[in-house]
Amino acid sequence: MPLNAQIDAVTKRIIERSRPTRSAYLEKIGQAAEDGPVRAHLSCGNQAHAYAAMEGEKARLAEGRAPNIGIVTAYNDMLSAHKPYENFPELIREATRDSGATAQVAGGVPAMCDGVTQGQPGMELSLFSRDVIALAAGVAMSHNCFDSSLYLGVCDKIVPGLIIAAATFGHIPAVFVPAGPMTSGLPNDEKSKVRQQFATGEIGREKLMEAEMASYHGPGTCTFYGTANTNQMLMEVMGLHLPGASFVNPHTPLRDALTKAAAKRATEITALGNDFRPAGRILDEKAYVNGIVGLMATGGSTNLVLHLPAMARASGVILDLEDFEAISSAVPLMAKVYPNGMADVNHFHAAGGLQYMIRDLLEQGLLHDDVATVAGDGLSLYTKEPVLTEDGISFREGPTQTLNDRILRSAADPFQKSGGLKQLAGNLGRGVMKVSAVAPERRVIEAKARIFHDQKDVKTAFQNGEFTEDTVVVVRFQGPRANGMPELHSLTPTLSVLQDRGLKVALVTDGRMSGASGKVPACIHVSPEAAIGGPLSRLRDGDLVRVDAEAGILTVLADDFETREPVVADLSANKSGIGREMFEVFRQNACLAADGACTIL
Ligand SMILES: O=C(O)[C@H](O)[C@@H](O)[C@H](O)[C@H](O)COP(=O)(O)O
Ligand code: SF4
Repeated sequence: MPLNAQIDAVTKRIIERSRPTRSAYLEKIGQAAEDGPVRAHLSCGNQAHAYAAMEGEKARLAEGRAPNIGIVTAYNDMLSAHKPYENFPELIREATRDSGATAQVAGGVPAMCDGVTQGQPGMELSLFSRDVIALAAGVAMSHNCFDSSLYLGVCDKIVPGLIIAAATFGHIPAVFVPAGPMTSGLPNDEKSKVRQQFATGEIGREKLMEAEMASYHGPGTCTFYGTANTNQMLMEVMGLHLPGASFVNPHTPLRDALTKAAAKRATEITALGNDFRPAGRILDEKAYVNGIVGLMATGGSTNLVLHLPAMARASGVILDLEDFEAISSAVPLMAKVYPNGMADVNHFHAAGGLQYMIRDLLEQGLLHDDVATVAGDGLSLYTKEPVLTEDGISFREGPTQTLNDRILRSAADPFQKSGGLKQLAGNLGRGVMKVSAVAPERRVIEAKARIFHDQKDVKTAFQNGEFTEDTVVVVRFQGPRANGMPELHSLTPTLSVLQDRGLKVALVTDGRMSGASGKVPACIHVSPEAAIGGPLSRLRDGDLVRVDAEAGILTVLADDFETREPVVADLSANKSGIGREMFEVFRQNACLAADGACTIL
């Protein structure tokens, strides 16, 4: 089927908007690639330092003819999703050695688990950690000894930060290596019900802990379709994973074979061979359009509306919220994975997963097929799935039909005619809402506002029984300039209880939510933020606010609103403790949430 007219128009608009920055970027990486294999420029001293401890690989490294692969790893014991990376460098070295090449861990990057910091002060460093990850990966790659690179990262800000680095070093190839999802434990919706029972005092902490530990029970990515698993979808739709690599569980033969195959692939696509695939050429306008199509088709995390503009800018591609809106209106919702449904990401994979989704979207003309990927030319390569063979993996045709239409459907017979994300705008600014997880009857709310400056105060008001009528809960001064734009996901159980009691509630904030946040209508990333005098700073308790996700309207119905003085909040408590004292430069330099809340580009 020909390319969908709306997708074609948005792509052309992005290419036009990005022309100056994209051409300057291509010029930069073209020059860097022309300078030839990087190790040739290093002095003998530089090289000796780089190879000194590489027992068994020194001769091959010093000879300078075999590709040397730089590994950037986000391994740590804190993220269940990153724990499997502990032994990946060993597997990778084995594979590169077998391919006549070498591999070195160029450096590590930090990775924050948003599940550990959710609702805690550490969450105020979460968004900025994306840029710290990009900077740390830049330090690793600045050793400049590499002909290709492997990026080991899965979770929320880690893949976005690594993409910013891979694009910055876009003159060399980059293959992203996933670790795979945790096997299914206590279903996510049962976990959420237990949390609501705890919030109302029906059960104690012991029962809650039991449920949490049964849900988050082993190595691998948490199984809800949050930011981490949305990242995995993106890496496949944008052609930076091997096909079908995203959702194979860790510590399985196929997982290990895929890791080794990724390493082998990284050695095959360097400038030293005849299939050169630099990252900067893959990360182009069509790759980002394909990424946003995948985001809408799967009802992915709202955090990617923040991250994608920052990621794209690193390779000279300029995205705007209107691009997300336009693509959302053209791309139907094909998947129902928690919080959009009951299934988890393992069930999604078993129902046909990304290979079926990509095939179907290509057939419907909703994805660009004419793209470069690490696997080769053409996104149709990603309709294939890996199978284990004697000496590694081979690829066979993936599913041509969904295997469970309660989880995954054709775009021709979708769960929802448009995508999972909606932009809202009005005299309170611009925000986004993930409507795929909100019941249609809850997408328009007009009610009095209750204003808060801290998510804890919302919970206290709830415990004191203060919510007795329909309410628009406004939590402001949560933007990047205020306190680092934390996720306010720990409000979900409280607001869900109010909703289940029959009240119409909505959250409006210049902060953000987790990709795992769901059924409560939340208009988030409201920009410009209150801390720089944005309209939310002029709201008062009792104002009538309309949150209309059908018409895309966010507005306050108050005649004197435009002439009010903005409220200035005391943010001194957010300036220190748990490392926040080191992040003032990030708070000072963050750009608008609508542009990705970035501090380094
Ligand atoms: O954007 C996301 O997907 C979230 O940040 C996710 O990574 C985070 O860990 C959630 O907070 C986990 O959900 P719970 O907090 O409900 O366990
Ligand atoms: S998905 Fe979230 S909670 Fe799970 S490991 Fe990743 S960051 Fe942590």
